[in-house]
Amino acid sequence: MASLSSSTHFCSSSSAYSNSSSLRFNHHHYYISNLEFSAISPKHLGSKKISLQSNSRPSSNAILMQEGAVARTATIVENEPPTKKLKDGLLSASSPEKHKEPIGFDVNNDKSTVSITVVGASGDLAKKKIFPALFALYYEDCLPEHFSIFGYARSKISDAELRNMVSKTLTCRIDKRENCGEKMEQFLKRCFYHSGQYDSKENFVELDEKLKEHEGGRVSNRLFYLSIPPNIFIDAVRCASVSASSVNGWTRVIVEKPFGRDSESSAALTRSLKQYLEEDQIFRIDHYLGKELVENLSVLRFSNLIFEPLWSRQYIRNVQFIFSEDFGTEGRGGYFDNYGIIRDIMQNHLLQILALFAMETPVSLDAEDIRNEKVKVLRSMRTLSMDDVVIGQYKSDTKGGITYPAYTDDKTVPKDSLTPTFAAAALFIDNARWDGVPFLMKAGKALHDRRAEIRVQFRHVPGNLYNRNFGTDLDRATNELVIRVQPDEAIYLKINNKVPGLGMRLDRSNLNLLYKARYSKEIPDAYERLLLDAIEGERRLFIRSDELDAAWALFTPLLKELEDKRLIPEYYPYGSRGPVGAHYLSAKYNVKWGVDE
Ligand SMILES: NC(=O)C1=CN([C@@H]2O[C@H](COP(=O)(O)OP(=O)(O)OC[C@H]3O[C@@H](n4cnc5c(N)ncnc54)[C@H](OP(=O)(O)O)[C@@H]3O)[C@@H](O)[C@H]2O)C=CC1
Ligand SMILES: O=C1O[C@H](COP(=O)(O)O)[C@@H](O)[C@H](O)[C@H]1O
Repeated sequence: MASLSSSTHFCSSSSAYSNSSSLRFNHHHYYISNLEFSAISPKHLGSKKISLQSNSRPSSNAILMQEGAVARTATIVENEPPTKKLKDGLLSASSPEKHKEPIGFDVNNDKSTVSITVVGASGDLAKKKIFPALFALYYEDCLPEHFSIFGYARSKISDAELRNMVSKTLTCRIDKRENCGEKMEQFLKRCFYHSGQYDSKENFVELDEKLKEHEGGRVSNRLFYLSIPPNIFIDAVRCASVSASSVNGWTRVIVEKPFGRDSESSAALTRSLKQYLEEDQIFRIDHYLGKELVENLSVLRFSNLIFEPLWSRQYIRNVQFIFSEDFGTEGRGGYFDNYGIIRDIMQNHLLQILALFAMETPVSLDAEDIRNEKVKVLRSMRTLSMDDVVIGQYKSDTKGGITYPAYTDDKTVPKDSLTPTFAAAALFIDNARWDGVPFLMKAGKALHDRRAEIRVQFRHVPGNLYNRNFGTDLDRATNELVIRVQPDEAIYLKINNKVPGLGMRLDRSNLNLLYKARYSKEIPDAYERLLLDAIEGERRLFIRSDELDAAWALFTPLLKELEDKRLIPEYYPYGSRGPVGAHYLSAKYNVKWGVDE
C-alpha cells in the first residue's frame, strides 16, 4: 500500500478545507488516519456509517476491502504517519475524529464507479451549468477514474444528440487551455442519454439497466441531479430510489431550489423526500454557497486576527447583502411569477450568506459543526415584518432608442401580476453578538448593474481627532469592508488616509484585494465546487432540513401577508437603481446603502 492514490483522480484544487490541497493530489503517498465505511444494505437506499479508526499505516488492504463495505470518507495525511503529524499540530489541534477530511474517497478505486444522472437534462440549467461544470471537473482530473454521465428527460433524443447539445455549451474556462478539444471528445464519450417519464418506475428500471452496463460490475455510486421543475421532484425521487438506486454503494440526490414556497410546502417536500431518502442522501443546493468569495468568508474572518475581534455590535454598525441583475426575468417568467424575488434570492442565497457571516466560531470545519452554527443564527433572527420590507416591480423604459420590457410584458406572466422583482428588507439577529445591528438586504432584477456583495459598515471612531477634516457627514469617514462576490471578485477595506502633501487633507482609499490582479488562476464556477462536494459526500455547503425550516420561518408570515393583502409593489424603470422606498427603509435605521464613489 505504498500509495493509495496511484489510481485516483481526485483533483488537488477542490475543497480540502483545513489542510493542504495535496490531500487529493495524485502521485503522492498517503496514510489514512480515519476511515468511514458504508455498510451495504440493499434494502436501504443509503448506507449506515461505521467509523473505523486506523492511526497506523494501512498496510493491509483487508480492512479496505471488507466484504460489504465501501470506504466513504477518509482522513488522509501525506507522507508521514498521521500520529506524528497530529502530534506536531500540523493537522489541527483537535482530535482526528473531529478533523475528518471527508473526501468520499473510494480506496478500492478500480472496483468502484460513480454514475451521475442529470434528471431534466434537456433543460436550461443542465445546459447552462451542470454539464459545463462536469466537464470542467473532468478537465481538471477531479472526477474519479470510472464515471459516466447520464442525461434523463422526456425529450426523445439519442446519445449523439445529447452530446451534440452538451458540446455547444462546453468551454475550457480560459482560452489557450491545452488539449481542450481532445478532452471534450473524451468527456462526451462518457455522456449518455435515456429518455423516460419522471413518474415511470419502468423507465427508471431501464435507466438502472443502462447504468449497470456502464458500471461493469464495480461498486456503484450514484448521484442524481434533479434539474427539473419542483412539481415533479417527488415523482422523480420515488422512481429513482425504488428503481435505480445503487445496491452496493451510495445513492445521493441533489435537489435544486425552490424548496417549497413557504414553511408548510417546504416541510411537506422534506417529508416526501424523506419517505425515500435519508437526510444525508439529500443535497439541497444553494449555488451561492459554492461561490469563491462566499467560501472565503469564513477564512477571512477566522484565519485573520484583525477581523474576528471587530465582528460584533460593538464595532459593526450595519451589514448589507446586495444582489442586483441588469436583466429581467427573460425566459423564466413562468417560474418566477410563482415565487418572486424574496423567495428567489433573499430567503436562500442572501440569507445563507448572512448566516455564514454572522455565525459563532464553529467547533470545527466539519459540515455538521458549521451547519449547527448557521441554524443557531437563523433561529435567533426576528421574523420579518411588513414595516421592514419594501417591494418593487420593474416597468418598461426606453433608453437610447431601445425599449426595455416591463415585467408584465413577459408572455408567461399575468398582466396583473404583483409579484415583486425587487425587495429590500431589514433583518435583526436577537443574540448577544448582533443585538440591534440592522442586516439589510436588497435584491432586484432589471436594475442598473449586476453585482452581488456584502458590505460591512463600521461604527464612527469615538473622539476622532480628525472629525473636523471630514465635515459634518461622519458616515463618509467610517470604515467599510466590501466583499464583492461578483463580478470582479474582490475584498476591499475603505480606510481614511492622509493625502500626501504639506497640508492635512484626508481622503478615503481602498486597501484592495482584487482577485484577478492577485491570482492568475481562474475562479471555478460554483456548480463545479458543489458537484464535486456531492460526489465526495461533503455536505458543508448544502442546506440541512432544519436550516431550511428556520429560513422559511423567518419569511413565511411576511410572504403570506404580501399575498393575502395583494400589496402593490413600487414600480421602477428597467435599468434604474430600484424603488426609492429602499432608501426610506435604510434611513429608518440610520443607514445608507453602500456604493463605490
Ligand atoms: N435555469 C436556471 O438558471 C436555474 C434553475 N433552477 C432550478 O433548477 C431546476 C431546473 O431548472 P430549468 O433547467 O430552468 O428548468 P426547465 O424548465 O428548463 O426544465 C428542465 C426540464 O424538465 C422538463 N420539464 C419542464 N417542465 C416540465 C413539466 N411541467 N413537467 C414535466 N417535465 C417538465 C423538461 O424536459 P423534458 O420535456 O425533456 O422532459 C425540461 O427540459 C428548477 O427547479 C429550477 O427552479 C435554479 C436556479 C437557476
Ligand atoms: O438562483 C438564482 O440565481 C440566479 C443568479 O445566479 P448567478 O450565479 O448568475 O448570480 C438568478 O438569476 C435566478 O433568478 C435565481 O433563481
